[in-house]
Amino acid sequence: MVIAGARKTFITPEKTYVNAIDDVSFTIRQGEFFVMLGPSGCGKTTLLRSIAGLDTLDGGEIHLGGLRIDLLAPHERPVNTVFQSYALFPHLTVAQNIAFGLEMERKPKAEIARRVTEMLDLVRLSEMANRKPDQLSGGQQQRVALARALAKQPKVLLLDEPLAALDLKLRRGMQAELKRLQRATGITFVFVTHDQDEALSMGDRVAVFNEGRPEQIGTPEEIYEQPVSRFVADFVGETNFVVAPATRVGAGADERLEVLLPSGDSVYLSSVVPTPDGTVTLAIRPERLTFSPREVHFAAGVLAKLVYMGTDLRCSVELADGTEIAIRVPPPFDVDILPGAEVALYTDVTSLRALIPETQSAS
Ligand SMILES: Nc1ncnc2c1ncn2[C@@H]1O[C@H](COP(=O)(O)OP(=O)(O)OP(=O)(O)O)[C@@H](O)[C@H]1O
Repeated sequence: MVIAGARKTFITPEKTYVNAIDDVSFTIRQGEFFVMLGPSGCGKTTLLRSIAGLDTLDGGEIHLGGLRIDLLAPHERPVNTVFQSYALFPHLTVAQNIAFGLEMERKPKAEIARRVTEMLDLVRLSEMANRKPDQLSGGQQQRVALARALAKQPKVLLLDEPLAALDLKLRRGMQAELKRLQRATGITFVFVTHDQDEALSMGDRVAVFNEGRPEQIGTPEEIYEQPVSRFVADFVGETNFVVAPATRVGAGADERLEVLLPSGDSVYLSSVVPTPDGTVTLAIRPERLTFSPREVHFAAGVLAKLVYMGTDLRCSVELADGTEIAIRVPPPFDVDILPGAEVALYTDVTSLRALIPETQSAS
């Protein structure tokens, strides 16, 4: 699916304009599990609704399999949507709910029966075909909604926070179930969520949205390991940010950025343009810092906090200028580390990322 120059502006009741989708262009590959991730209000639902035809774009085009779909009526588009509210018909059985869309399309009876059986099998609800929705758990109802949407064999399945109403354990189970369904059917899934764990664990690729446009699109690993901006680094996982003096050195292919760390040591990072005031924002993940000597001496400070979390120790180190740096230490834990101790923090040069302040968004 190709989204080209999509725009949508809303006028709020307060008579201000909101660019819900702000000149957005990207491609969703056929058969991929594509996640649109972002904080509340960043435009991901509006884009999903525009693909479904529930909202109309002000500008731009959406193409799917060579067909321009943004001008078609919602029911003419080869897509289907699953919402957070399952919207099942309470008076119909599971099987009847799944059959409903096919009956509306006046498919032959034998084909409907065959497809319903297939779908019940796919979502593992064959035993419950004759139950009504209120005789099912939340997770089972969501599976019926999925079966109903998939029964019509859409080219793309749009999912708008479909797991938000489920409790954490059920949610984890349904995440695996959705991945399985996507692989089994080969249908393109476009999944909207504001939950970064869900996005990283499910997406083949993730688009991180900020203020009406995707700020980065990449595999979960690219998004986590190579965030392009402060917004992405901050929204996806925990990150320490340190403003550090930086100068460009070398020329051409050898051009590097020499960055002065809080420890007083310098590191050379791949070339980015420092700000006019000669600084960059350094980003480093808490789990990439250690108390034991490594390639780079990052900083020295006083251990301010130490919280035992079972799988790791969450520590906070206060630098001389008052900056707090978060660190996660995996087991086995060093019992000699106590709050108040002077500590040195180490890392590897590949764990440091210099972000250009121009691409930083207000967060
Ligand atoms: N019908 C509308 N009228 C006015 N403003 C709207 C309307 N629908 C959405 N908006 C605004 O457009 C922006 C994007 O909204 P959208 O629902 O797409 O965001 P979202 O990222 O999906 O957020 P959420 O996760 O909270 O649903 C928001 O600022 C929202 O307030």
